[in-house]
Amino acid sequence: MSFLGNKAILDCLKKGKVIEAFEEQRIKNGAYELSLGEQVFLTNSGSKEIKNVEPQGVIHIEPGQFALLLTEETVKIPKDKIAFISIKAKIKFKGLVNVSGFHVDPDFKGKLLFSVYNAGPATIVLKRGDNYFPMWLAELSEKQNYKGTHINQNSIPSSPIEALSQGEFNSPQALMKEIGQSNSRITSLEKDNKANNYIAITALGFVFALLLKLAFDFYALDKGWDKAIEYNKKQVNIDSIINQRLLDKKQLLQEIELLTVKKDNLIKTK
Ligand SMILES: Nc1ccn([C@H]2C[C@H](O)[C@@H](COP(=O)(O)OP(=O)(O)OP(=O)(O)O)O2)c(=O)n1
Repeated sequence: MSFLGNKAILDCLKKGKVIEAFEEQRIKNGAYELSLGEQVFLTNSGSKEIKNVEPQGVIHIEPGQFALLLTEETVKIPKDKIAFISIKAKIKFKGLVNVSGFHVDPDFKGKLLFSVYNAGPATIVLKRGDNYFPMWLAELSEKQNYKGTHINQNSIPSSPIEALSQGEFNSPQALMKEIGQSNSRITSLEKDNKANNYIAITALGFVFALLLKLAFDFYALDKGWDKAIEYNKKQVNIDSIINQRLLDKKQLLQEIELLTVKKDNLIKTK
């Protein structure tokens, strides 16, 4: 198998109508450079619809997003040739990854579809009509017919659109932003938690101090009560002694009074 050089590609394009209305200046370094066409599908567009790009219009592929890009040119690969397709390095260096396959079958007719992913850090801007997709042609040892599902592909098929519309594509930058926001939420929750812990520990300390004081007060009250009872007992004891003394004194006074009367009577009788 040999690849076609610039001159052989020109001959092939002229003879085999490989590309209708081809431009000779697009044959470079043994490849024909195909351009971005009218139809694109972007996962970051918000809608699930195919976007129609104006001539010279631009599209924006955001970081972390997929796009389906259809070529402007319709190719018709001869039965005795096979083609290989890629994306130019200057776009790849920005982070655009060619997800889709890289060969075009012999006898295939239609526009070519590129499924790409922006793995770079910035939005990639592409312009309709610009030459992004080199295509190499190689000889086959025999002729082949193409009977595959992509024959006469003139628009973006619905199946890859459905496949890419299953869920959200979050760019690494958007995810990093979300992680950053989550981290700051966690930090503020940790701060709140620390403050709550501090309040809880303070409250616990306060309750403990209160309980300790109550225990002391109760102990003191208990001791005071015992002392009061003791004091009262002593007081009662002293009172009863005093009462006894008073009774004794009263009895003595009565006896003195009786003796005085007796003495007076004795004096009178004398
Ligand atoms: N990036 C690409 C790769 C291929 N094709 C076209 C040209 C190929 O000849 C055709 C079929 O390619 P594959 O055999 O790789 O694809 P499938 O297996 O999906 O299809 P089928 O086998 O039905 O042809 O699709 C395309 O339009 N864009």
